[in-house]
Amino acid sequence: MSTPASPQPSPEPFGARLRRAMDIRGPLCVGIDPHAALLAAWGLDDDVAGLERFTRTVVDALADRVAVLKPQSAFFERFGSRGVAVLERAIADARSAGALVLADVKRGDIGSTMAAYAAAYLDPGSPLFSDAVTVSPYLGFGSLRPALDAARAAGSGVFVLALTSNPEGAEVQRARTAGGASVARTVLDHIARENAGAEPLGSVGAVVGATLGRLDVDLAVNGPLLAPGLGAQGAGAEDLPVVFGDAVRNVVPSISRGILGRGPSPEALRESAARETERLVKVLG
Ligand SMILES: O=C(O)c1cc(=O)[nH]c(=O)n1[C@@H]1O[C@H](COP(=O)(O)O)[C@@H](O)[C@H]1O
Repeated sequence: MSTPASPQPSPEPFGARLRRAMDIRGPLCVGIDPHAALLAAWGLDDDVAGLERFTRTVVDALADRVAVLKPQSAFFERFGSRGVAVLERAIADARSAGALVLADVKRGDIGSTMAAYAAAYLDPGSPLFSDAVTVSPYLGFGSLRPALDAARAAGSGVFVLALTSNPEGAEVQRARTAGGASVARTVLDHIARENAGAEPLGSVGAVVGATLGRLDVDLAVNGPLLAPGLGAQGAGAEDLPVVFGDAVRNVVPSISRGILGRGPSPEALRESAARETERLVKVLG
């Protein structure tokens, strides 16, 4: 006779874990983007050994102090399976040092394929399992359902592109749908519905560039707002209240090259992250 399995406790939702991490460590997300130019600037070869040394240095220097680390998958994929192995290791090491890992993979496909992406990044049994992923909604928000469901089950998060930091994004994101709302507004409304009633913060985030200046868009989606574009793309902490208005408390400001360029010294990486955090806390409150 088999004994009934005891119900698994539900994992703590990503939004709650993120809010706590931001309260304790500050809101900064540091992107791990091992550009060839950065490897060269660090005196490393543009090969898997260089990638590994670069990534390990960033994780060792910062994973015990910043709220979020965001490895950009393309920089690992360009080395094939050995690069992906470096990414796997970085995700695991960063998570065990206490950082939340946002895998920047920007996936988006028909629902049945989205389910496979969800199995890769949002199934706790996967070697690439992450606290959150970035996804692209341009096959229709509903196509993201398998990722949204998998994330909820795992206590992970999903960040959906809404208003990206690059100037080319506007032609799609500010276009009007048949109902008259912009594409970005439609995406933001979907995100708000996913997060309805969540406390202290929903687990479905929006990506909104810090570079965009004043927006005539309500960003109250009850979820985190990933704000890339600080540093190398020209935005600064002082731009955040302008772009995000009342939603600024939910902003997760993200910097890659602006901090990575300070390496390879771990102390210099830590100092740079600490300085940015101080600046951001002053502005974001
Ligand atoms: O999803 C992202 O992270 C993202 C969205 C966006 O709108 N703009 C944007 O720059 N990003 C990513 O954020 C990082 C920005 O890097 P830096 O410009 O070096 O700080 C890159 O990994 C981009 O792929």
